[in-house]
Amino acid sequence: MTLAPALYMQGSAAIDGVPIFRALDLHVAAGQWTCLLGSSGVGKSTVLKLFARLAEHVEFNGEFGAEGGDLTGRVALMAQSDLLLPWLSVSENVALGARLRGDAPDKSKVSHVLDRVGLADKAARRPGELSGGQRQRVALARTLMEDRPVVLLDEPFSALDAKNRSLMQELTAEVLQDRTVLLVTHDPVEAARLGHAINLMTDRGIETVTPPPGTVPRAVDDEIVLKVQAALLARLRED
Ligand SMILES: Nc1ncnc2c1ncn2[C@@H]1O[C@H](COP(=O)(O)OP(=O)(O)OP(=O)(O)O)[C@@H](O)[C@H]1O
Repeated sequence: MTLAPALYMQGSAAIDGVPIFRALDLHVAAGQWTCLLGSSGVGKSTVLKLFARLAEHVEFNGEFGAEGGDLTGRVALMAQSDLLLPWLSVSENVALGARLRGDAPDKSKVSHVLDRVGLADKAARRPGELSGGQRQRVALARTLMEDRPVVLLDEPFSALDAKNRSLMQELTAEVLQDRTVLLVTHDPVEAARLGHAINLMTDRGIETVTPPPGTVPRAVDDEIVLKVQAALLARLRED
């Protein structure tokens, strides 16, 4: 893996002339987890799509990118919808990146990642035979397969039951250690557990919230984690 860069985005975005966000000034620290929270429709997914160069429909006025280099080929995006190909098996979906690049899939790595997300026994199934939470774990496995220095996660644990959500948060924090991760989430607990930095995106721009101290993932029942998540929830309710 190449060194994980810091990211920046300064500017405004619109679609068909309709403003999405104005005067955004976002910094994402190198090799850390930055959480992005905010009301529905404020433009969080648009930010991720811009960084992933998947926002041709968005008119962006400003600058964004990686500090000290180009982002091309260095980004993995886990989008809100799982984007699994229904005609491929679970393991083929997990290996899709290699397949699209014309590389031979690393079958043992696919098995290992599927095992880590608890789906080793579903490897031969088609996505249509899985539950919503299982599909989300396949999409997570596909993202973790890509050894990219920058990882953009759009509500990656939203469909998971409480147990799997907590397990997948821990797994993802472990696998993506030292990567530059931008995590969009609606869950204040998740932000308090995983964020080295916590940003709220509002109509006024980015507001930062001090995260709890300590390494991530933090314990859910840690007193300061509980306090920060309560403060975050109160802050989100003001918007
Ligand atoms: N393809 C599109 N065409 C027109 N408008 C769009 C399109 N995609 C998104 N939008 C609009 O852009 C705005 C920002 O959308 P975006 O998905 O970035 O918000 P979000 O903060 O991620 O929301 P959520 O939390 O609900 O996922 C919304 O008002 C949405 O309706």
